[in-house]
Amino acid sequence: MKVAYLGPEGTVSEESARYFFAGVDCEFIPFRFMADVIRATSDGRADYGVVPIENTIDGSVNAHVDLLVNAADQPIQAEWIYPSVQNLIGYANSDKSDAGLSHIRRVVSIPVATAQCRSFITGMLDPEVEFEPVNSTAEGVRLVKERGDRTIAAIGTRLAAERYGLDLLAENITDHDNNYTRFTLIGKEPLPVRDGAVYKTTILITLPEDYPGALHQVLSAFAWRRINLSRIESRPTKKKLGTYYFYTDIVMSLDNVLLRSALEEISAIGAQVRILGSYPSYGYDGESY
Ligand SMILES: O=C(O)C(=O)C[C@]1(C(=O)O)C=C[C@@H](O)C=C1
Repeated sequence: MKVAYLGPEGTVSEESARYFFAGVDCEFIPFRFMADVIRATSDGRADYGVVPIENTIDGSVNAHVDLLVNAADQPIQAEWIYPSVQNLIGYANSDKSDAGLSHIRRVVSIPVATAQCRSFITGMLDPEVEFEPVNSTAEGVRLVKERGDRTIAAIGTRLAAERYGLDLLAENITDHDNNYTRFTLIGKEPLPVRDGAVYKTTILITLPEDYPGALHQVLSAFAWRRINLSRIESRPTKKKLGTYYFYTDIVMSLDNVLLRSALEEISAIGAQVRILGSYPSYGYDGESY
């Protein structure tokens, strides 16, 4: 089984994919951009693609949600939670009289990871430190190694520090200990369902038109059936300013007639519904989903 993830080697996505597929015979294939992960999953170079979509500290990973919605043509087949443990990685200060981080002038990382470590950056690094955005945490670590510059550090995983042979300058630097990322897996085929799964269905709702109470009317179809929504997020349709779709996670399988009737009701009032997947969702080590 081939699993595409955002590379290069050592990203949180790789750690997370190896955790999810532990014990399964898989080939993990890194891609430079998330758009490539999605493309590879469409054109058969990979069976599954790993797409991180939400983080405890920074919220929705909008660029990835938009790709799921606009570029992916395979459904979501699973979801799981994985801790994003970030570290400051680079070359330790060779000046033994200064054990601190004062030699760091530039931080390279994917903005989502930088955003998870704001307190550490403002509290522990030079106020004038510069930021350089890259495509992934491991891409930052790889760049620090390639440049061989002691004044540059990356934010990334312990796995990346090991793979690229760099030092952990500071460990576990995220603003909150409980920093988790929600990963979705897209692909053609469903996977065997494991213990502890909660069924979810993700849909996109576009309102019929903008009138008072339109969203309320849509939501009431779920409310009176006591169907639980665990996430609802508005994103621009990108077609016209001020028009949105609602990315909605429902804690119920699409096989459930209750959910089917709610979707029929929503369609009957003119809203458009697109189903992105109905899949098992797993917490991390028995934690909440
Ligand atoms: O850059 C990585 O290591 C990734 O796997 C991507 C990603 C993301 O874009 O959400 C995944 C989880 C991390 O919290 C930060 C970055």
